[in-house]
Amino acid sequence: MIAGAPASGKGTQCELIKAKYGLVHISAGDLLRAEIATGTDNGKQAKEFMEKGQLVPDEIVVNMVKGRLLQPDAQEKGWLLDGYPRSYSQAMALETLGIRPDIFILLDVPDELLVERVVGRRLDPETGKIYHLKYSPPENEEIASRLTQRFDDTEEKVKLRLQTHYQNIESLVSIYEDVIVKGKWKYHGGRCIR
Ligand SMILES: Nc1ncnc2c1ncn2[C@@H]1O[C@H](COP(=O)(O)OP(=O)(O)O)[C@@H](O)[C@H]1O
Repeated sequence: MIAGAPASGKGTQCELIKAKYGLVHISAGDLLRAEIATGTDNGKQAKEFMEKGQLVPDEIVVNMVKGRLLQPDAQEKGWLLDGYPRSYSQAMALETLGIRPDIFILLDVPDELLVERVVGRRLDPETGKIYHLKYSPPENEEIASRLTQRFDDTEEKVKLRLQTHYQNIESLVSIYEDVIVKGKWKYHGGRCIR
């Protein structure tokens, strides 16, 4: 499992871990955005909470993630769960099924950097690649012209998302204390380096 504030680098680390260990990457946020994109009832309800930077209710999220975790590819190759659990009750839903991570990675990045990263973050809808206008700009004009921004990647909304994150993270740390690994980073030009 990997946890961290919005834009703490979960997506980037997940790509590296997935490539190295061949795990199935399951991102709760991506699953929710897929529900929104296909226009399901769950997606419509979820969007209201996501727009406020709040957690989507367990009724929607828990079964969605459980269902994905139990699919054959994740069972066979192992999984890397990103953005779930985000609360005590979500963690307990997995504990009651006997689902525990071998490792719980917690990324720790100062808030000032997070806000700057979120506000400059852009997505290439064609390739799925994430850019940052300042730290990782698009390679050419063609890509630059098609970049999109997540609807919740504004300064106002990231502050709410950060509050939600800090309210919940302590309870997760206590549940996974025995398997936690904290990223210790130095910061350089908006990026984390070892
Ligand atoms: N496990 C979860 N439980 C409830 N809501 C979630 C969960 N994961 C994601 N969300 C919702 O989706 C939004 C975006 O999540 P995510 O893509 O992981 O981005 P970030 O962590 O960068 O905010 C969150 O602000 C929240 O509203």
